[in-house]
Amino acid sequence: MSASVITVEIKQNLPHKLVVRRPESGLSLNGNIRVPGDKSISHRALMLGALAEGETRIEGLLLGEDPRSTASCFQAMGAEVSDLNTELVRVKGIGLDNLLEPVDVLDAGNSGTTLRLMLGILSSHAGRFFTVTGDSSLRSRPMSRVVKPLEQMGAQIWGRDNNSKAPLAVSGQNLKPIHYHSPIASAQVKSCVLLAGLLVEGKTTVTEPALSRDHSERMLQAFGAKLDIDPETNSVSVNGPVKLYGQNVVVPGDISSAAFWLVAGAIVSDSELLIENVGVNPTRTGVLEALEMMGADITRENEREVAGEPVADLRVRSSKLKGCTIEGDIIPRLIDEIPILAVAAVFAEGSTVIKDAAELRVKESDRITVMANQLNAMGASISELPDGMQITGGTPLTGAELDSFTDHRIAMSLAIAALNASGSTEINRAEAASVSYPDFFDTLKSIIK
Ligand SMILES: O=C(O)C1=C[C@@H](OP(=O)(O)O)[C@@H](O)[C@H](O)C1
Ligand SMILES: C=C(OP(=O)(O)O)C(=O)O
Repeated sequence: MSASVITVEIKQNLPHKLVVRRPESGLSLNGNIRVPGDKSISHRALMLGALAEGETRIEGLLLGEDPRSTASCFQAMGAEVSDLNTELVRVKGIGLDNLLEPVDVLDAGNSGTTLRLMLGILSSHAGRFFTVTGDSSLRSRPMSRVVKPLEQMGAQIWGRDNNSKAPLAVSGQNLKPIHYHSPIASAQVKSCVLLAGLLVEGKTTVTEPALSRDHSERMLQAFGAKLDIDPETNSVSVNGPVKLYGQNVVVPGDISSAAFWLVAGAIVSDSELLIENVGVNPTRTGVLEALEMMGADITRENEREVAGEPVADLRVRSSKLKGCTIEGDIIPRLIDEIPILAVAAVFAEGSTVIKDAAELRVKESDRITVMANQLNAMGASISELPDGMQITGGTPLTGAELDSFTDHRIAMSLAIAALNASGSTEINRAEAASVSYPDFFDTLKSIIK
């Protein structure tokens, strides 16, 4: 049945239109799925591999567009990265402070993580000049959140809108250590400052208002950096200068990608999915807690630790969901999963409120406005809040013509909503999914029964 339910219409090359036609008899989802490698960990493995001495071997690297952008930026500065399309990717590091001045503009594509983390690295490479840019979405996203602390360290960065928007120019400097109290819980800000601190003489500290994902801390320590971590105050310090040594990295499956299948398996009737090898680092499992609050039937199986990150298989079965409130410190632990959680809420009984998530307005798209408008076009009842959404669940959805707004998480979230909408749904610019999940539509086809 799957071939007739999901079709991707390819007009010349791009954009692609995804068409989901739900049969009148309904559909169910069944099967075992492996999600691609974690995007955050993939970026960090490539970056630390490039800055380390010796070789780093990466198993399970995400082959999405975002990590490809990171790889090409660091290749342009002298790191040797083997063919990304093989099972084991090798990075021949050049050692800290050895990055070459690139002869052209570094292009971070659609990837905020690439640009923000790289700005910390480039700012601390004294005597070299760099220019960085990205696609139209990334050029509209705020960089002041990293430019400000870097300027406090002595960085020289220039760009539009008071040095806050790419394209940006960076003149590498000998930086000084700071204690930065970040106003937002952001792993990109935290990681940027810590990476800038690697070459700095003395102690560079970041304190954040709530704990954000800690992959940088884990991987920096695995590569040989000594960090002081104070969980009481959400503070991390690096004592520079440090040396990094190449490591073997095993990248677990991305829980942010698994989230689409967790919600799909819960909302589509008569379904059961086993999602294998998913990273369940506690700084990333907010989505499991939120779905549990909503009554989803999800179990963790085969829990284990792989190369310093906790991993499990996740089994989900169709469940009757109920609305809940998602707010406060859990938000940074599920920030990228809010679009798909909004889909879960649309099919839940009662009201769901998502608050404290204004960050969603400055992601690849304004994810609050876009999700509210797109799901409402299918008949959902969502009102925008300045920092979230109020969703009244339980109204049946009808297929409609939708758009991803070139945002990968929106494209995939709408495809899952379409599985439970009557009739036919068209999602324009669906190819955006390849930023973090190139095989998403093939996997979707394979589990429709
Ligand atoms: O550090 C990272 O790898 C990421 C941090 C988060 O962004 P913020 O740091 O802006 O919250 C997240 O939304 C992004 O997808 C990846
Ligand atoms: C926000 C995201 O990524 P980035 O900030 O790296 O573009 C994301 O993947 O949802």
